[in-house]
Amino acid sequence: MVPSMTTPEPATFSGTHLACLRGGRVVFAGLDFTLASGGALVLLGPNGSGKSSLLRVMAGLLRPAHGVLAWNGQPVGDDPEAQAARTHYLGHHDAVKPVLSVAENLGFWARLHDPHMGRAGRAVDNALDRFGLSHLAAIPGKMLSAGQKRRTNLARLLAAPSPLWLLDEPTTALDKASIKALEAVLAEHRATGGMVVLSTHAEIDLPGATLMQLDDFAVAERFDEPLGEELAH
Ligand SMILES: Nc1ncnc2c1ncn2[C@@H]1O[C@H](COP(=O)(O)OP(=O)(O)OP(=O)(O)O)[C@@H](O)[C@H]1O
Repeated sequence: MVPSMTTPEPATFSGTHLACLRGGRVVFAGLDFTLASGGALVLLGPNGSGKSSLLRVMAGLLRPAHGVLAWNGQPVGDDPEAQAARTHYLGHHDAVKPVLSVAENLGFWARLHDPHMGRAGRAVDNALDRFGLSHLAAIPGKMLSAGQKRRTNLARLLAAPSPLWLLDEPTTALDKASIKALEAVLAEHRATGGMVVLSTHAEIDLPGATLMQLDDFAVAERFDEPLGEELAH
């Protein structure tokens, strides 16, 4: 099972009038979304349409040029630490430490989340099991295949649970069985009140998810302002 989460009450995560500038170019503008507990948002669109950029904005790694992100109606900028604590962001780059074993990698994340050794150990065992990694537990990160590395990275979601999962192309390098395992984990996360935002170019089964086409929010003009400046409106 997906370990219990830290959100006792139903929550909402929303973005209003979001715009993002990268390299002086408006990647998207006028973007709104609302996600409630149990909800899922799937970001679609061609290469360069801004899916990763939006996930990075949601994760607090990139400042929006315009607009507000809010958790339960409160701007997340008011308490960035709380937003970071409730968010799990998995980007393109696998954060697997090469000299640590798979179990040690997950143990590192689990103990950061919960220093209690017993609970952290159980969370690691569960994460290994759900992503079919138990037989690789003692293998160093540097000896993993691309798909095994990706599964180890995804297993962090269970080793150190949080309510909001932001996943950039999580199915990349996964075989069919691993995609099924991920779909099951996502469904359980949502069933226990979690939220998911993910980008994908592949089919993934997320019943009832809202689909967002990022190229619908493209803006044709080019701007010379530095990254992060407020857009004129
Ligand atoms: N570090 C960066 N500096 C400047 N511009 C960037 C940077 N990263 C991305 N961009 C630009 O931002 C735009 C959106 O890129 P982004 O990676 O968000 O798109 P994407 O939809 O996730 O693409 P893909 O499907 O290829 O992963 C692109 O035009 C890209 O060139």
